[in-house]
Amino acid sequence: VIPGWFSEISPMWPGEAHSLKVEKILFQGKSDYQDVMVFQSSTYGKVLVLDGVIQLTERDECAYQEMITHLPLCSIPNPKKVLVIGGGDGGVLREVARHASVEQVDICEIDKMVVEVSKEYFPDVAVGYNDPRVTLHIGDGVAFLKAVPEGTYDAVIVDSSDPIGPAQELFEKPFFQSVARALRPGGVVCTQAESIWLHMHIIEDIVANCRHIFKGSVNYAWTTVPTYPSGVIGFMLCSTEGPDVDFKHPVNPIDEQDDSGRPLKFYNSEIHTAAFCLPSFAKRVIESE
Ligand SMILES: NCCCCCc1nc2ccccc2[nH]1
Repeated sequence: VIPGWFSEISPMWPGEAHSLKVEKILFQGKSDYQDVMVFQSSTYGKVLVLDGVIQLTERDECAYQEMITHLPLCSIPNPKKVLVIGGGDGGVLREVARHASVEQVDICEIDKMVVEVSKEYFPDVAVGYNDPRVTLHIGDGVAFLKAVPEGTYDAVIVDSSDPIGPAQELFEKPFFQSVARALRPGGVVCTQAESIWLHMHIIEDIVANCRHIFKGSVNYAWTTVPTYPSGVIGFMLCSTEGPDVDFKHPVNPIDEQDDSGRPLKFYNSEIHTAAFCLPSFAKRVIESE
């Protein structure tokens, strides 16, 4: 351990570790589910860490939050009811709020400490909670979905951590089945889907499960996030049987600014389409029938 540095050591990326220079540790705690830490880095702004894994940094959280939100919501004409599973930092809520058609946003986050810590240390991320359309549920997303009436949502966004820890069951078949049931015909889901450089086997399993369960379209998109090991992270985009969804060509453009005049920092319709272009090693695995 180098004094003054945080190294992100995890079995999710054996043999490598992104390190960030620490100016000051701002919070350290242990919730019912995981260790929670916030530190001020020298060059990435503030950093949120759960069980030793970086969830977001102020420097590039915009890339992840904007892509995981607008890839699904800009792919359907008129999203009204949106469910967020995970996403306790509030960043996805901030991005969903840009869509004027949205009338109701439910968020189900298992760890209350993540919400409180984000509101305290990442106010520009947690600003999403201020939107009157948002209802926060603290609890397990699996249980929440079981209680949801069939066909309730136009879109579900699964902003989870990784399959090691509290989010493990959000990568398993039963969960995907409960998401499909909660979506209307032609509804869409977007999930955090790891890195094509590090996790092709996990992605292979997720794609196989999704092809089984979602009878509309199933696509994988990816984006650059310098904070994350391998510098990229991806998303599974699936739609249920019903009105066609062409994820690669957004039908619902988002205007540049939100009500408080905050412009999009990363997402645009060209980046949307480009996100689905895959390198050959990934295309072979993901697009093979
Ligand atoms: N909402 C949290 C996003 C994911 C945080 C944890 C994490 N960090 C990653 C780095 C590379 C690939 C997948 C990753 N997953």
